[in-house]
Amino acid sequence: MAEPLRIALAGLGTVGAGVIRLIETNAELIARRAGRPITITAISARDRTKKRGVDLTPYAWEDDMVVMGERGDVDVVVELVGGSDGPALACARTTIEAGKALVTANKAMIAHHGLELAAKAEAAKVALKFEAAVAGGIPVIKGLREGGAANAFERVYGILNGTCNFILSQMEDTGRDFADVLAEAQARGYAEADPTFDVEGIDAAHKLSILAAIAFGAKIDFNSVDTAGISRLRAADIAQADSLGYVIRLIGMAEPGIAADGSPRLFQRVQPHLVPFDHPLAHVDGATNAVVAEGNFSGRLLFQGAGAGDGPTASAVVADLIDIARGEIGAPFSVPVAELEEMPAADTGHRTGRAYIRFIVADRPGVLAEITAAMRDAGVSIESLIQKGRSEAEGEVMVSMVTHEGPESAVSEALRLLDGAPSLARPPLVLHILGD
Ligand SMILES: NC(=O)C1=CN([C@@H]2O[C@H](COP(=O)(O)OP(=O)(O)OC[C@H]3O[C@@H](n4cnc5c(N)ncnc54)[C@H](O)[C@@H]3O)[C@@H](O)[C@H]2O)C=CC1
Ligand SMILES: N[C@@H](CC=O)C(=O)O
Ligand code: NA
Repeated sequence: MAEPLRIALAGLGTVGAGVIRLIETNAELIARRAGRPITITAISARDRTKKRGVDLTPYAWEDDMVVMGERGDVDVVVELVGGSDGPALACARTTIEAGKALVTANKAMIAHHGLELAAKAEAAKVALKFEAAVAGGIPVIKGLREGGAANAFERVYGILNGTCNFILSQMEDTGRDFADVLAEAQARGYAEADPTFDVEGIDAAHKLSILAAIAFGAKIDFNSVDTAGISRLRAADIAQADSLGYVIRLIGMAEPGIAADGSPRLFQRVQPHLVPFDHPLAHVDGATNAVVAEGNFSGRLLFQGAGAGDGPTASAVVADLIDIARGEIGAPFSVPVAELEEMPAADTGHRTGRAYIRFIVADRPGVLAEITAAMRDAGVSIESLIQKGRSEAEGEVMVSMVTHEGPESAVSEALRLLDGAPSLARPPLVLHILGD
């Protein structure tokens, strides 16, 4: 058998320990499929003494992960530290500059610095792979780059954050409290080191921007993702959605478009959506992720599987290593960085759809009239309007409505008209309803 592919692991947390377990458990099968063994040479993390449930004694310890790529006995560095900058980025840069391949699960780093790293990797003719960075164990990057490679993609959307999906589906099924379920997601190793990245939609936005670059041949533009998370949702929204025939899911969606002057545009949004019970994404529960990609010849492709956790994420990392062992380099974003298109953010004014709007209002006469007048003046047509009993704080009630299909700009205008209205106890919440 050929010489082993020698790897160094930077980061030995949930994913790092999972990669060691997987490489040790499936060593023979991996060697057969890769054409050569994959062996771990060196490891590095913050704390050498921490118990990780895996035996680290066979591997050389490096205090400084940044130099691992420069070791003569390392062919590939696997970066599993996290963080868009700091040691992860320094390690990635040094590795590629040393002419070694890099595998990473770090979506924050790829969303912010992926183009720079990919350009460096292309120049050095080394692989840069990040299957684990998007939707964990689901081979969605491979799915788009390889299986779907012949298609022009018209839309890509889905559930891209396991922590949020776990929280929403647990709250929906068991009525458990947000903070309690988040703590469980952290204990299970789903959440980011700073879970704000999960619950505020930032992690999903990182992943969406990477996916959009691959699907549409666009330069990554994380800053243009219109991002909202799940922290403003209340248990009452989930119950209300349920009574209307929907679940709430954090959805990331990207669509290419054309501006009036004919130049390309990209729409990217991460927001909680109402998903109809009969939509496939409504049945995606727990830390599962799902991505729908609409190809012009393939039609709708649905990729579904575990989006977080040690085993699934390790599976994606090691799949990348197997590709490298087989000699596959490829352009990290499917096409060379120099050929990725600049696609500025699309103007969302023309988008249409249905929406759920929730108000917390003062419990006094005339409030509903004020809200409906703003809807009328802005041209929003109301399909249903529900006022809940007096379960809110003293003197406040929850009013929610579902709109008919119409321009998103009309809903924005209605909310602008209501801005500062004394009857609104808190800012309204708008959730788009996922269409077909
Ligand atoms: N946990 C999951 O389900 C998934 C995680 N990822 C990504 O994988 C990467 C690793 O995630 P986890 O294993 O969950 O994180 P973790 O927090 O469990 O592990 C991080 C590891 O990096 C080390 N580390 C952190 N900061 C360091 C520093 N400044 N210097 C030296 N070592 C440092 C820690 O000691 C630890 O060994 C992140 O980029 C994350 O976004 C991607 C997909 C799924
Ligand atoms: N924190 C992330 C981990 C995987 O990317 C998530 O919850 O999806
Ligand atoms: Na993946």
